Amino acid sequence: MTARKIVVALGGNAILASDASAQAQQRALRETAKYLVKFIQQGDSLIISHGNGPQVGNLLLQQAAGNTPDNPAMPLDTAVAMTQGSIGYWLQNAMAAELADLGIEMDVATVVTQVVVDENDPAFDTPTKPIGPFYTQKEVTDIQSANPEFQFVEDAGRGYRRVVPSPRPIGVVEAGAVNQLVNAGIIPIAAGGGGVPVIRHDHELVGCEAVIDKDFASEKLAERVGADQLIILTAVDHVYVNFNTPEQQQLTAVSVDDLQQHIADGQFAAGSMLPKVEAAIEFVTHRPEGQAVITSLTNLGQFIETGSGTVISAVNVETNV
Ligand SMILES: Nc1ncnc2c1ncn2[C@@H]1O[C@H](COP(=O)(O)OP(=O)(O)O)[C@@H](O)[C@H]1O
Ligand SMILES: NC(=O)OP(=O)(O)O
Repeated sequence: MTARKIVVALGGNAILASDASAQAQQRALRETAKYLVKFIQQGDSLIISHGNGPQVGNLLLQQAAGNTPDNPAMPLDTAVAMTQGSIGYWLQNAMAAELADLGIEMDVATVVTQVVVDENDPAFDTPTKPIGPFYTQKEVTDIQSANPEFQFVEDAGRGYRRVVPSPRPIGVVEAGAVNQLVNAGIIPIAAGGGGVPVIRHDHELVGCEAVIDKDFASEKLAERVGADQLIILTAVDHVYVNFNTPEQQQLTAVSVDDLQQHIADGQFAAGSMLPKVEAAIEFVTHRPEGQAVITSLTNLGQFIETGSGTVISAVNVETNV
């Protein structure tokens, strides 16, 4: 079988569960790496991307706590770059250790990746991307009295989270470099945290206050490197219709047309499953010969062996719903 080029986007649970310490996140990523090396074992070329919502929010809090005129807090674009560095460092070490255990000699390298957004994107006026920890209503009131510009949303009954603008990615500045790395047999970690959000001003790239959705950024990267598959790993093995109801039914093989109908029927929650489904549709629309897959990290072995998971194709396929 010829080697496929696969972009894998890691969801939050692959990095941070409840313990936000560096050690706990490194342990989680070591577990994650055990699953990811399966692609290498079967001869695929891998590009890894990851989220940063909890980490970048926590970092902003640390920045604010230590903010002095001599040692000022860093802006959001720089904080995103910092999380690309820290998570990339943990992940490249975890992958290297797992590969070494298997006797596979391969380099893993993190690329600080800038993702271009449109400065006129209406998303700048309406923050939607949750970052950092969960708060109670009382905590939100206290935070907003000191920071009236901060906005919060209630997140699926779990509490309130700060939200920041999340414009759509339109280009990945380092896509060519990432492609050269993967073509040279190196495993790149790229577009972490959705990429550092930048706006093009003539010949300059200027960072902006935003956190790009990592599923959309991973899609754009997958498109630009000509990937065969975009695999979005999250906490569920499949995408479901009638999710969390007695009528819940998993989607296995599904076409763009059918998914569009499920979106129109309101089947996917905004801010969680909807962006993943939209990213999957965008990928196979741009690369009709490619496939997008949404499944869980723990189902990855099953997916590789039997194809179990939600597999999205541009063409009409036999659907189970
Ligand atoms: N129709 C649906 N099918 C499956 N999962 C859904 C659906 N609607 C909402 N979800 C929820 O979306 C979650 C994935 O979104 P999220 O937790 O934001 O992803 P990430 O893994 O990138 O952090 C799933 O774990 C599930 O709880
Ligand atoms: N940037 C981003 O989408 O991060 P999360 O997936 O962690 O929310």
